[in-house]
Amino acid sequence: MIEARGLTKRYGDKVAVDDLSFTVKPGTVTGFLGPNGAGKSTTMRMILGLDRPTRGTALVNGHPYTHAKAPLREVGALLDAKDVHGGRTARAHLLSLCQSNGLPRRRVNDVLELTGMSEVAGKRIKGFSLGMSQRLGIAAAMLGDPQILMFDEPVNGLDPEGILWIRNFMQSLASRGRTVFVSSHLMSEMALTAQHLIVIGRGKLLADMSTQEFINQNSSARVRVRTPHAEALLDALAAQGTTTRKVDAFIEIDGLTTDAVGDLAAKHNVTIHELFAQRSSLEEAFMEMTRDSVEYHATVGDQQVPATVGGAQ
Ligand SMILES: Nc1ncnc2c1ncn2[C@@H]1O[C@H](COP(=O)(O)OP(=O)(O)OP(=O)(O)O)[C@@H](O)[C@H]1O
Repeated sequence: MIEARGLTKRYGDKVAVDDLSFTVKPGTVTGFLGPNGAGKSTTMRMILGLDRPTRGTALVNGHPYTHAKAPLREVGALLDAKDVHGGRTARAHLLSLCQSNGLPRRRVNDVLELTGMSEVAGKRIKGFSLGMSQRLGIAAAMLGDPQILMFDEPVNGLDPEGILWIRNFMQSLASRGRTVFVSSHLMSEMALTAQHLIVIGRGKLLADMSTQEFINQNSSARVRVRTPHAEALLDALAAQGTTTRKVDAFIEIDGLTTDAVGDLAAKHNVTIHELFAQRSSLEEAFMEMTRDSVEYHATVGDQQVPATVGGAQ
């Protein structure tokens, strides 16, 4: 279990992480979401004792990670996959980690196999693709067979096969009771991977709830209807003050259920050809929630759009 209590980090005038409190529990993949610059990496670094909090505490299994007797057995972390000695082979890199952390050498073969890296174990790291480097980083994180895994943006820049592999890997770890904490700014990816979300913007906690609750709470319910009697239905909706808009062949209606729209149509003898509820995606819910906390905005035409969530698919 990971616990942040009032975690705060200032860099001069800049508050990178602002009074964050949350708990990451075992048995699920917890997504740590926020636009670029929201404070995800800084938070993860503080949990790992690589940055000192200005205020507050971060606990791993009830104590600061810096107090861990066997750190790699407690937490495995992938922060920056390219931050390794490129001249070494994958096997040599993992062996040196084993030696410096007092882990048995047999773990090297175990994690190479686990991450599908056995065939390239003798190759130098500098020739690795980003996907291979990510796998090696994950292999290193798994060396101590830890109960807690932390991955900072593990799917950034990966091809679909690599993304799928990491997603399945994290889910299988969680299903075997491990704590998996993974940061990302890719909403659609987190919707497929994480059961729980911790969302931050400008260092502040915006949401801490299940992925489904997040979508339910942050996406507005809309109903779409297709009818050959559009004018009659629009009049009936306008008469009760309902907001509507035309979207292609549909009328889109805010704030009513499909039942209410169906009943209203029946009352006015309006034939319905299609009627369905539409919820916005996790992507839209995230954009809505973090709209005011995105650091940098790009301009498209005369509209401001968040520049930092453009990578989301
Ligand atoms: N060493 C530092 N000195 C000064 N400012 C910093 C430092 N490290 C981070 N920051 C600032 O703190 C804020 C949070 O950065 P952080 O890297 O934690 O965000 P992030 O959510 O991980 O973003 P990204 O998705 O871009 O990695 C940013 O405004 C960043 O510029």
